[in-house]
Amino acid sequence: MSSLTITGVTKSFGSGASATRAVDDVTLHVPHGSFTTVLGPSGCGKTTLLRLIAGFLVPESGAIAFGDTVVVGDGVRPMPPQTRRVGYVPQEGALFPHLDVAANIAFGLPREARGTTGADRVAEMLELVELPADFRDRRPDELSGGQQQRVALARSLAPAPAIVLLDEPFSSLDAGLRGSTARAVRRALAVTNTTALLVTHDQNEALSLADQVAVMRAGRLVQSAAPSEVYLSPSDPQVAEFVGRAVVLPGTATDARATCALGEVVLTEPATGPVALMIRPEQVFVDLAHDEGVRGTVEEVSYYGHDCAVQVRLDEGTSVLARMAGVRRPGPGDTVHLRVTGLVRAYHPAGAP
Ligand SMILES: Nc1ncnc2c1ncn2[C@@H]1O[C@H](COP(=O)(O)OP(=O)(O)OP(=O)(O)O)[C@@H](O)[C@H]1O
Repeated sequence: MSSLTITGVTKSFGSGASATRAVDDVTLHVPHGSFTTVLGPSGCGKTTLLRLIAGFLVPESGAIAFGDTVVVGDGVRPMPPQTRRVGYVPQEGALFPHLDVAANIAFGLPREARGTTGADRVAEMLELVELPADFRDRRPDELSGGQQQRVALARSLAPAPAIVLLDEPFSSLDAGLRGSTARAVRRALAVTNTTALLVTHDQNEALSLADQVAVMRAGRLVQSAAPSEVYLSPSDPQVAEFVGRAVVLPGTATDARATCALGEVVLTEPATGPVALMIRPEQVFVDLAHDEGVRGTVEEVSYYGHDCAVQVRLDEGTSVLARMAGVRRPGPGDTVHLRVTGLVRAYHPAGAP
């Protein structure tokens, strides 16, 4: 097992005016034994990045290293995929339908290791991905989608790969199965201390599973940081709106504070002059009992059980989204008072210092 270091990697498809720069000067480090999720909208280059790491594609510039070994880069002949020791788990359909679970898991093992050692390894891998030992004799069509994805992970981990790449492995599963399968996969990767990169366009998945979230947009890596940093201090308002709901309001900053339609807020970092303020809806406190804060009228309430989203039109005209526990909630037409809790991230307008 090893760390993964991607330095200035670029890959285009096509040529001339119709060329697409699918991955554009991406630099990213994934520490040994850690888990990074690559988050971005459809077509931003996530799968292309995985394919470059696996060796199915070769970059036109930049370098990729596993630990100290450069697998592709300037003056280095690209190491072929089969010798990179990469495990790959695709969206679905990774398993051979005519082979049983044991044969699927043992498939990637060296031929000489497929006998008794192979049987031990299969048993070990089934336990690792939290599946019963007697599943070994089942065929893939006798398993649920979530179980199939666990077997796919078991197969990718059996040969003890340097790095595991997962390309939207839970996207074909329904919501309940998705969460439990994702957590089981995460546990298996942690137990084996495997360096892993998972591609997703699901914000919740990216934030809840990862040590590090790498956000991509139009081929570029726009931020890579711990999940809480990406959520609470996104690199720009577009990232803010991509990794969750955000209220973005114009404001005026003076050092550690700023004023906006929601009153005075405290900033994560000092700023001066006109700014865009990024406030998470759960930071907007909805006061039903007192008249402290900025007054507004509830326009719409969406109830989700564990919490609810409340759209409020402030008296001065701005519409703001708040998120609160669903136990005691206002109704449309009610007068409420809003105030902001916690720190707020300020962005200077494009072009401003
Ligand atoms: N083999 C190819 N030939 C030409 N263009 C390609 C090829 N593979 C990908 N692209 C283009 O490169 C860009 C990035 O594609 P990629 O599949 O990496 O995106 P993605 O973020 O994984 O998308 P999705 O979430 O929809 O799978 C897209 O514009 C896509 O059309």
